[in-house]
Amino acid sequence: MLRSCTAGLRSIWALRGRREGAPRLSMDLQPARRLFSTEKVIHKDWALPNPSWSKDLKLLFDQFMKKCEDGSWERLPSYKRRSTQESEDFKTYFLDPKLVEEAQLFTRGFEDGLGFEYVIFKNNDEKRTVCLFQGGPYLQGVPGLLHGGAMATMIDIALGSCTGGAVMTANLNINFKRPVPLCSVVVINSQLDKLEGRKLFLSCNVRSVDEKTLYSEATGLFIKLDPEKSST
Ligand SMILES: CC/C=C\C/C=C\C/C=C\CCCCCCCC(=O)SCCNC(=O)CCNC(=O)[C@H](O)C(C)(C)COP(=O)(O)OP(=O)(O)OC[C@H]1O[C@@H](n2cnc3c(N)ncnc32)[C@H](O)[C@@H]1OP(=O)(O)O
Repeated sequence: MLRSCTAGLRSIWALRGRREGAPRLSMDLQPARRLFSTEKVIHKDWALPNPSWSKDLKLLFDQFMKKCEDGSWERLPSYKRRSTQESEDFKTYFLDPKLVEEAQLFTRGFEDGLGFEYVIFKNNDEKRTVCLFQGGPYLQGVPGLLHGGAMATMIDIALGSCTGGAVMTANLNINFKRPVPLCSVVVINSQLDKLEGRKLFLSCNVRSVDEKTLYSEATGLFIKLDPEKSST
């Protein structure tokens, strides 16, 4: 598995014409401004196949796209940045508003294949989502395995995708049952269990593509933001 992952990486880097895979990190936001200033990049939908997607991920993606044809399922698009309206909905006030303009969803901050590759499908009638997730080599924890924090992040996003609207995670409870091999594909099935005023109770499980391995189970409590309160 890891060998194919490394081979995939080599081809990604070769395509880019460089072997230094690590994106340059800097506190100076000017380079980021230049990198992401074009409309095309800002509005690119990242929840679509790219060359780093494994056969498993592409196959599952195609199966779910078929399910979308009768309207029972929809693919949720995914952008690096929240729209101005969404930021307003979240009523977050930052010291530097310019930083908000440049900030991006951290799961979309890696180059193709290196970090979080995922797509979420939603069934509105059944109040559930399915997230197909391939964790890349920069998400390593124990050698060869996906970092638990990366899994927790994806669980948070998968559960959040069942809520809709402006919510925040109040509680996340995860049981890690089996380690996830790096670069493998997992399926996160999430559902809304109960709605109680502003409180949304959700749960999910994380399984292998063949459903034989149960990697994790989790529950989450999300709170609908009160428009009268500031979240900071
Ligand atoms: C989120 C996803 C959204 C959309 C998904 C759509 C597409 C998916 C694709 C991409 C989306 C990207 C998603 C990114 C996901 C990121 C999510 C986060 O990381 S959020 C950051 C981590 N969370 C926080 O920082 C939250 C910090 N806490 C707070 O800000 C506040 O505590 C709160 C949660 C906003 C609640 O504060 P409020 O003042 O509004 O409510 P309260 O009156 O305190 O509580 C209301 C109600 O809820 C109960 N409660 C609150 N917290 C807990 C808790 N930890 N455990 C149990 N119960 C709790 C509280 O007791 C009240 O209950 P009641 O009295 O019965 O009404």
